[in-house]
Amino acid sequence: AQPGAVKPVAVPMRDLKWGTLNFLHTTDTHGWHAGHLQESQYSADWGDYVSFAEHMRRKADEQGVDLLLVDTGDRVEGNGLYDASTPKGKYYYDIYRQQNVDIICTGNHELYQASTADQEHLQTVPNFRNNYIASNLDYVDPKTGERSPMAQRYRRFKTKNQRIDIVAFGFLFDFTGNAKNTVVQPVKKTIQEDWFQKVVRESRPDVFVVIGHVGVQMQEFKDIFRAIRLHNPNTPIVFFGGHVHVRDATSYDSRSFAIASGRYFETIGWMSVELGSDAPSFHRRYIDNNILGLYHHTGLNASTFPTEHGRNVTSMIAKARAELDLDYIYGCAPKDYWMTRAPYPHENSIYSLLEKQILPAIVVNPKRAQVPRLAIMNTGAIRFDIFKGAFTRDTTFIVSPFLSVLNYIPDVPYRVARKVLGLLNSGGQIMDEDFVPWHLMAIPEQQVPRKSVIYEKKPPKVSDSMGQQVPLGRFGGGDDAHDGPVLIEGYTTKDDIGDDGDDAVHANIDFHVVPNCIQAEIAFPKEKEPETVDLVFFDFIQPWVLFALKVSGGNQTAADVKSYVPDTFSDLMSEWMKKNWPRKCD
Ligand SMILES: Nc1ccn([C@@H]2O[C@H](COP(=O)(O)O)[C@@H](O)[C@H]2O)c(=O)n1
Repeated sequence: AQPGAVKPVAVPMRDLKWGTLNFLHTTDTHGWHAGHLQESQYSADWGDYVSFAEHMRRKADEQGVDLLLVDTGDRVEGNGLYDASTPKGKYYYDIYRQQNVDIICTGNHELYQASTADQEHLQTVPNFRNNYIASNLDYVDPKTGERSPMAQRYRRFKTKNQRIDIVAFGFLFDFTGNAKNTVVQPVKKTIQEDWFQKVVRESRPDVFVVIGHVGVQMQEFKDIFRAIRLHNPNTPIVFFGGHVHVRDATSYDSRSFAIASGRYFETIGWMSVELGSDAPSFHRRYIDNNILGLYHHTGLNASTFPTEHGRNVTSMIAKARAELDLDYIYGCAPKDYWMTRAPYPHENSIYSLLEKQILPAIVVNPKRAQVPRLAIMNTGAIRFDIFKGAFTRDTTFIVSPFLSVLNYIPDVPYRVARKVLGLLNSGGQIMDEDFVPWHLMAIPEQQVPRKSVIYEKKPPKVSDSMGQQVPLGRFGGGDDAHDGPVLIEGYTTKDDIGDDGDDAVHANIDFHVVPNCIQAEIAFPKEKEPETVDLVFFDFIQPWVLFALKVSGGNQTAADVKSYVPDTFSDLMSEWMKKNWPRKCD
């Protein structure tokens, strides 16, 4: 763990079950390779994961079984370690490559900005030359304009100890928001291509491994499954997914299994497959990225766990964090502000903080300061909670990593503009079928349909006695199924396989569904409704806003859209913290 990270807390554990073929899986790490410095149960860092993997590979060798490491993309954007440097990722690429990842693919975040896609092509692909797979992704050379596969389309190899013959694919969901220097081919089209058909019809491996930046409940994985199964009725097929930022597992039939391993390096996924008998059996665990859990699973302790390589990686990260000055404090948050742990609207909701305080203060164009305006922001623009205490340079990127800017359309009739928010939040009923899905404005956790889950509240058995800030590591009120030790709050995953997937037994956390967008009314006259308003919105949601205006009877087009203020939202937000929150934390 990093210097300054909160102390880990031991919790009741469920063990890992080893099979003949075993996997460790990371996804959607979004630059959190320093771990969660403020959260006790996720505070291990990439160096600890390097040590963990070394020990687990040794254990596999001792048992004569095999272990493979998988990463399914979105490694960038979302944490100061990646975002705070110029250029972005100055330290990240060398830190990430220290892990020996056997099968790796691309996420959508590697592709939003052309410069990020360039770096993926120039750094991560060569760093993992034999292991990187791009089944449906091409790169366009900036000099020649030539389009070629980002990496090999599939990988065939034999495992180290048992020589298990594996064919692996690496997919990205049907993403359309990529920069112009990449081409994402829809999955349905890719699986019709000759190369894919030849592999699934002729290769006859022992196991197919499909990794993808795709939610395990998404259609893309189901289509790939069907295409492989059609010609391989008995071959085990395992899937490693991501993108939706949730812990999830399912099986598409009795010989297949799929796991998604959460987000932000909170989770290291574990899947084991027992191949020996007629029908394969599968097991999954969601390992909290808690150093005490990593000790538990390896049977080691603080002095025997860190390997030399792991220690060096931890030092590399600490050095990078110090050089980037990530602990520089902008202000001190007076309390926790939650994305989904509080309802919206609510005094503890981060979205209410934005609507009531931050947006009215930052959505100001000096030339139009007197003009009434509606400011619309998509909830997906916010990526993480704000915890009571220091709001740092790092926190800025954690909460808002995007380079989002505010655009506007001047003087929109209020009778038209007032309808826009309702339409954006209408659940898609008014959108025509070809339109970019409405739910893409919301947080990734809601990108497959989700309901609020609110647990019965019980008084906590003990208070937080650690004397420091441990937002998700607080002691919770207990768990109905568990009368043993006091539990702390964390993941209590229910997936298609059951409710025993998490390696750590935790107390529940509420999940409140949030709308696609929120809106602040700014500089409205007190006496009566305005005739016209400036309609200000995040550039990311422009296509939806224009569509909603059209449906509301407006005639505005992209030609009417102008820049409202030059700064990014992230800069405006951290300036607000500087001005409005005390510099010193108690
Ligand atoms: N400029 C951007 C880019 C993305 N978003 C939000 O993030 C979602 C995608 O997140 P993943 O980590 O799952 O890839 C996207 O659907 C938007 O909600 C944004 O707000 N602004």
